[in-house]
Amino acid sequence: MAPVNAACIQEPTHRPNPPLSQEDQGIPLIDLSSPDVDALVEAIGHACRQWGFFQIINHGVPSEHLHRVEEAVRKFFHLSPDEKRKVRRDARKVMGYYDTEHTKNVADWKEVFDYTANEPTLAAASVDEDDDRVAYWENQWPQNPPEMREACQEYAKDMLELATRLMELIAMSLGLPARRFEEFFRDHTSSGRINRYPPCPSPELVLGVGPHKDPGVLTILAQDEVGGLEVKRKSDGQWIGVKPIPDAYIINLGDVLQVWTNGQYESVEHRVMVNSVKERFSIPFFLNPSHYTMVAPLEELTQEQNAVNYRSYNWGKFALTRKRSNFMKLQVENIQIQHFKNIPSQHYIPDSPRVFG
Ligand SMILES: O=C(O)CCC(=O)C(=O)O
Ligand SMILES: [Fe+2]
Repeated sequence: MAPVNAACIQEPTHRPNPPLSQEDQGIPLIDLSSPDVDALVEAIGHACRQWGFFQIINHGVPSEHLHRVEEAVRKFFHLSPDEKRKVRRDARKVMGYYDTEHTKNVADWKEVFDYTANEPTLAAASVDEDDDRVAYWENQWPQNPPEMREACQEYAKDMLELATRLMELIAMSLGLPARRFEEFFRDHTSSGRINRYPPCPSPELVLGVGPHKDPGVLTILAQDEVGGLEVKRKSDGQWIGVKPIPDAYIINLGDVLQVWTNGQYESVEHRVMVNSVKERFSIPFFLNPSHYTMVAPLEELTQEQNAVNYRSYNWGKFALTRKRSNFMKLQVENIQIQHFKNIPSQHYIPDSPRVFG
C-alpha cells in the first residue's frame, strides 16, 4: 500500500473522526415514483430547505446502465499508472484522468476520471473578465476498456433526464413554473466523474475529498456499498454519514442553486472519509448551466424576500477559476460562493481573494 504523502495530511481540526460520525440521522429519502405530485413537491422542498441533501429511490434510471459504468471504470482504474496517464487531464485538456486533485489546497486521497456530458462543450477560454474568447472541452476516452466510452455516454443521458425532472420539482417547490430553469441549460456544461478512493494506511490523517460545497446547480451521486461520504448537518454542524442504499441516488444542491434561490436553499458542505481495507467508488454527475450564464438571484424570489443577497457572477469564469485551483496547490484561498454574498452597507469584502485572473 502506498504510504501517505505529506501533501494529503489534513490540519488536525479537519481530520476525520470516525467514532463520532453518526450514520444517516434523518437524511430524507424520497420515492420519485409517488403518483401524488403535490406531496412529492412538498417533500423535495422540505428536504432542500432542511438539509440541501437527500436520497431518491424509484428514479427511473435503469440499474444496468449504472452497472455497465461501474464494471468498465473498475477495469480502467486497475490499469497501470502509465496506462491511465495516457488520458491524463492537464491545464489545457480539462477532461480525463488525474490523481492530484486538491480540495481547499490539501491533496485528496483519490484518483478521478472526468468527462463532459455535452461534447464538445462550449466553455470560457480564460478567467479574465474582459476576455470573451470561448473554448471547447472535449473528452479523452481510454482505449482500454473500449466499452467505457459508450457506457459513460449512455449514463450521462440518463443523468440529464433525471436532472431535468429534479429541476422541475425544485422549481415547483419554490412556487415557480416547472420549466423556469430550462433557459439556463441551452449549452449546459454538465459533467460526469468517477472517483476511486484507494485503501489508505493512515485513514485518520487524510480525507478522500476534503470538506467542500459543489459549485454547480446540483449533483446526482451514486455510491457503492463501502460508505464514507459525510454531510455537515445544517441544524447543528455535526458530520453525518450518508448510508449506502442499493439503487438510490444522493442529491445535493450546489452553489448556483443557492444564489438562484437567493439563499432559500443552500449548498451543503460534505467530505469523504477513506478506510484501510477497501477501495471505494463513487460516480457523481454535476448539473451545470451554460458557461455564459450570469448567475444571480431570480427576480421573483428577490421580490418575495425584498432583498438581493448575492452579487451576480459569470458561471464559466467561476467554474474555470475553481477548476484551476483544484488542479494544483495555490498560495491563496480558492474561490468560494461566500465571496459573492452581499453584506448590507459594505461595498467590498476586504480580505476576499482576487476573484478572476
Ligand atoms: O465520493 C463521494 O461520495 C462524494 C464525492 C464528492 O463530493 C465530489 O466528487 O464532489
Ligand atoms: Fe462534492
